[in-house]
Amino acid sequence: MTDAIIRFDKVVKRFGDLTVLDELDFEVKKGEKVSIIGPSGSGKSTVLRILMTLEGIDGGVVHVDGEPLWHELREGSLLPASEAHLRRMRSKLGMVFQQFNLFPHMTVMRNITEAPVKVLGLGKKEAQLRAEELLDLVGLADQAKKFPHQLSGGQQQRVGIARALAMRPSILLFDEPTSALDPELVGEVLTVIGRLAEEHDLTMLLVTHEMRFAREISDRVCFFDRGQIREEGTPDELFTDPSEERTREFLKAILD
Ligand SMILES: Nc1ncnc2c1ncn2[C@@H]1O[C@H](COP(=O)(O)OP(=O)(O)OP(=O)(O)O)[C@@H](O)[C@H]1O
Repeated sequence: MTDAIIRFDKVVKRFGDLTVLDELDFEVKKGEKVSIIGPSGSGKSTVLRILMTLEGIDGGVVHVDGEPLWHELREGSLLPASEAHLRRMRSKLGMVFQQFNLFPHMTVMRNITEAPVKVLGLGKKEAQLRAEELLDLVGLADQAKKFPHQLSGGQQQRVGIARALAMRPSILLFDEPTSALDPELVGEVLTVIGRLAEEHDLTMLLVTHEMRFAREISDRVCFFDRGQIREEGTPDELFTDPSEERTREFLKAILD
């Protein structure tokens, strides 16, 4: 695949004696919407955290947008990346977290404008205009002055999505974005993510337990198990006619 915007090349990740990613090969094309499903502890979130530069790697190379993420090419050698390289690469990605991770002492507006002003050097007015557009996009145009604790979980997560988008990333990562929500609030968040998937050419990588949603929005679904992709395919292939016994067992357990 030549137009991969994300490429894991034999990536190894260990926590002590535990090998979480075991020479993982994985690619996502520009504009593709990919869901990662799989049992708890299989390394799904670790893939996102490595991309966000929140976790380092122990082997292999991760490429983002044609450049190594955790390495720098200097004088023909692949050397560990400098902080400046990591910062530049990180700006290509945004992440929506399970627990929203909003700044509790800042208003919704400030939560969204903080990074564009501080990191991108955007003027305050411009950052606010951008935030207003994004709040409109996630259906929260009238909530800009509230603090996170004054919002429902679903609203907070929609602010989380607006905040990630405010940095204009080309890749958006979602780490189980609805798993901390009460069931009645899941729909409003999935609707926003679904709309983004439909209307934007963003590359989206989503870790989720919401199988129906993964089926609806994904171009491709990857089944992770023990640090490897055991099976991948279109949603129809994977959900209707999985070829691996392990995938069938997982889907049966989660869908029953
Ligand atoms: N910082 C850490 N230190 C030690 N072990 C960790 C750390 N982060 C993750 N792990 C372990 O690595 C394994 C993979 O974790 P990861 O969060 O990627 O799994 P997951 O597939 O996303 O699981 P879940 O669906 O439960 O979120 C787990 O066994 C986890 O306990």
